[in-house]
Amino acid sequence: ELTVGSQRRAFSTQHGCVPAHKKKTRLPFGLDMLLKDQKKFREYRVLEYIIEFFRDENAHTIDLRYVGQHIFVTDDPENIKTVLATDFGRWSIGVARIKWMGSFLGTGIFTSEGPVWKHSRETLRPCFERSQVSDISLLDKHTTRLIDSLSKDGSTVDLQPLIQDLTMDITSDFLFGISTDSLDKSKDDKHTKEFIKAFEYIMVPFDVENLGLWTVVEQLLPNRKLKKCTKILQDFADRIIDEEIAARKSSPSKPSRYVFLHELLDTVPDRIRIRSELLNIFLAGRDTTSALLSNVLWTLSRSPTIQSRLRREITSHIGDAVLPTFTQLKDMRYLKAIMNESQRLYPVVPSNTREALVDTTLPRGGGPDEQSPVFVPKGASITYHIVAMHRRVDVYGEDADVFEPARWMDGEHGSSPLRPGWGYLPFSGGPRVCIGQQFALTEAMFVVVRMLQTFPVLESRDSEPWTEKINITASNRNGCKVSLRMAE
Ligand code: HEM
Repeated sequence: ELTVGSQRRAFSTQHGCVPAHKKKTRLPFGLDMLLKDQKKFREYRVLEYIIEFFRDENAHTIDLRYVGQHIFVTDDPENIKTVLATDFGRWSIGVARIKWMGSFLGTGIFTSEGPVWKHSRETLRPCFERSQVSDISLLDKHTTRLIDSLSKDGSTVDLQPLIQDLTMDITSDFLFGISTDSLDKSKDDKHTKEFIKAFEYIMVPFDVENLGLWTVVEQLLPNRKLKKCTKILQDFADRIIDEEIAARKSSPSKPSRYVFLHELLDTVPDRIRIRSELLNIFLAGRDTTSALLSNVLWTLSRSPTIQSRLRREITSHIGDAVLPTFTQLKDMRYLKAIMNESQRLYPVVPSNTREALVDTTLPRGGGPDEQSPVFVPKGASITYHIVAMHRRVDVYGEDADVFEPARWMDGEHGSSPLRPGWGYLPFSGGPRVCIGQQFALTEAMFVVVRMLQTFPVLESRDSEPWTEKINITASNRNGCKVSLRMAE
């Protein structure tokens, strides 16, 4: 009878697999790597370390044994494409995400896979259709509140926490039809405050600074505070859902404004499922968009040349005072290039993982030239580092480390147009590609345009380099400190 080992050898030979570059470790179980990682976490240099790691190893796919786990790390677009698209069904998002995140979000699009996920995705997709995510008046209402709350006398303002409030308010308004209104200081709703606090608490364990052994143990123990926060999130959503159901009974005509919850109520009969989906989307959509927006404004404040070119584009496409329309935003090529470039150098989701559900292969990484397939046993995982892939000089050129939006403008940079394909992946790809991409980009572009239209002066008040703060997303630890002035 064939052993697992001999079956695997046969499978591997049949697919022409050759071993990948192996990371040499000095201590057993890769403990030296664990210690180094911990050091980099403490220095806030994990992302830098990841980028250097591929350059130092001089390989794009590396076979690692790390504290009892078998992991392939890669920044190879072909391998990432295989995992996310070509061989989608062979890879899982991992039990940890499903179990742990599912425990407070419930089962929804972000915390499920297989037929349950597919059903979820099919139900939610129509709600994200383009025409429905371009509600400019919703964006305007909250952005105006942000702008009103800013000091305009040139003193230093940290935009980052305010942008976090903004995306919280916009996302809740879009999803629930009721906003958390955290930028409206005249409001003081107990439930909303509790919801915001609870949401922030559930994000804490994802913060790499808290990834010490104690937190790992803590996650396994019953956590009363987490339970309490989960209940607050659920109650908040339930209250809104119940109110909407009651409102429908008393007056069946639908309000004209687009609200995600209203659409879901038309198609999903199960109240708990609706709640879970809303919380799933909330988690996926709020911190990501605020990190992107904060990064873009940070960069603009530090690059007068890029900022003035963008100002010229705003003047010629929209005008200096008029509200931009969805179509105008879409046509702003330079603004889109800035968004692209921000996500290239500071991807909000810098790395991700998947687990092999079956014995399988990666198309590249085997042998010294890395051109042969690699065998991956069932249960092994792949960690793909978008952040390192976005710095590849063979894809982006020798100036890959430089912030240069013009590289995305055909004919302006380099001899041939940039077409990175799977080498550029800020919103992921394949069947689980980010469903809120259009929403996020419209929101971020709208806010940037309104900020520049309102403030002829936007200057940096921060001399530090971009420094990582990693939880589910990566943002700038130093915030976004700027000085703003309105026209005289
Ligand atoms: C700059 C902003 C954003 C970035 C960089 C981003 C990035 C991503 C990435 C990388 C994934 C794939 C995760 C994985 O497969 O493991 C994803 C999935 C997802 N995103 Fe976004 N996202 C952003 C904004 C949003 C917004 C605004 C929403 C909703 C309002 C949203 C909703 C989702 C959902 C529901 C998924 C799960 C899709 C699925 O698994 O089928 N995202 N996003």
